[in-house]
Amino acid sequence: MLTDEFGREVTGVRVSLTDRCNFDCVYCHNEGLGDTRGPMDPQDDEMSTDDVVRFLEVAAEFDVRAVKFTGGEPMLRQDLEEIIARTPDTMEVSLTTNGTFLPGRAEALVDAGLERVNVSQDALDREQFAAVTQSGAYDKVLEGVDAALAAGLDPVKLNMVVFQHTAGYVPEMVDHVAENDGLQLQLIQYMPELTGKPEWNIDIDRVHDWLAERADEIEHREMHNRRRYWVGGSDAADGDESGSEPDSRGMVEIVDPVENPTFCANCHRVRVTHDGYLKGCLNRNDDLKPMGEMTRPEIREAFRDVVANRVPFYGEYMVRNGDGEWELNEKYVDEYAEV
Ligand SMILES: Nc1nc2c(ncn2[C@@H]2O[C@H](COP(=O)(O)OP(=O)(O)OP(=O)(O)O)[C@@H](O)[C@H]2O)c(=O)[nH]1
Ligand SMILES: C[S@@+](CC[C@H](N)C(=O)[O-])C[C@H]1O[C@@H](n2cnc3c(N)ncnc32)[C@H](O)[C@@H]1O
Ligand code: SF4
Ligand code: SF4
Repeated sequence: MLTDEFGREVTGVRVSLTDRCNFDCVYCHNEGLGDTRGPMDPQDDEMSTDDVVRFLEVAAEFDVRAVKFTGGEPMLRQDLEEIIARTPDTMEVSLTTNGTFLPGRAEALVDAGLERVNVSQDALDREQFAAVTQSGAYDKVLEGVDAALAAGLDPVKLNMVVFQHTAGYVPEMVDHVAENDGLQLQLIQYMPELTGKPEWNIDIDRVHDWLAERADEIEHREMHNRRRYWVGGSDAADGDESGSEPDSRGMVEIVDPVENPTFCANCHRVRVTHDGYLKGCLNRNDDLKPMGEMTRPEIREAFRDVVANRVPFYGEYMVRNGDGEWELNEKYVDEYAEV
């Protein structure tokens, strides 16, 4: 297993299979790569099936135990089932999707070896959903969640980005997962670093506090030191036994990477862009390494290099100055200037 200079073992890879998408979410960071808008057809710059599999086989040699497929919208790749089937057996395979293509394909993905899925669902309300995703696919997404559950994927995590447009809908989403078996909720702090619009930020600590009051159990996940809250439905919390089952509970995880050195200190993943660049950190584009036509030994070397150059973004790459503001650590200024 490879470990970076900051003692962070690399146990997972996050592979973006395309930067195309059928949605146009107002907040989208596209895994650090900018715009998802553009043609929907397969593009020449995307890694081929063989490229993806070759990279995963090399990563497995370094004891990488998990792969997350993402995008853009990874289900626009018609070879996703083949990629999953050819992923080394030693890796846990998970997928993050907007859910629209799960109906009709969820079962084949499971047959191929998919073990977990996260489906982005920012609201339980058709109009609000349309406003955030700029798509009319609300019903398809709900169908997609059902298809994933029916195919045996358990839990299905719903991803909700918490920002000004959605913050008011958090309580009903929490009830939704508490009252529906098989669902979990991941509340993702809105990340303005790559999208601009800091005015959309909300105070994620208030969400933590609210959940801490409601939860009957709180866990810490090793990855990113994320907190997980186990909560009952609101009827159960009010002592109203006429509603949900008293013992019906749901898990709510908070992903709060923004200005959070603890999150970065517990970051164990390397990324790959849709066009085959290794990338050490979501928030940086100055450490990209192209794999292009590389042979296996060259990919091994590039992977070692990227791990060796990984730097926790908050707390090391960015540090607080005397006024408490985050600024680029002088150590990395030259490197940054070369981009
Ligand atoms: N800054 C930062 N944000 C992350 C990181 N990992 C996840 N996120 C944020 O969380 C979003 C959702 O992540 P998912 O694709 O659902 O996967 P995950 O939650 O990381 O993984 P699992 O919970 O294991 O399924 C990402 O698109 C980011 O916005 C990370 O390493 N750094
Ligand atoms: C870039 S999307 C790619 C996968 C798929 N298209 C989807 O939406 O699930 C991966 C995750 O990033 C989240 N995300 C996108 N932009 C974000 C931002 N600015 N802040 C926080 N999370 C964001 C999305 O909500 C989604 O859960
Ligand atoms: S569905 Fe995913 S990739 Fe597409 S715009 Fe929304 S967040 Fe971005
Ligand atoms: S170092 Fe921090 S910002 Fe960069 S990918 Fe890891 S958790 Fe995200």
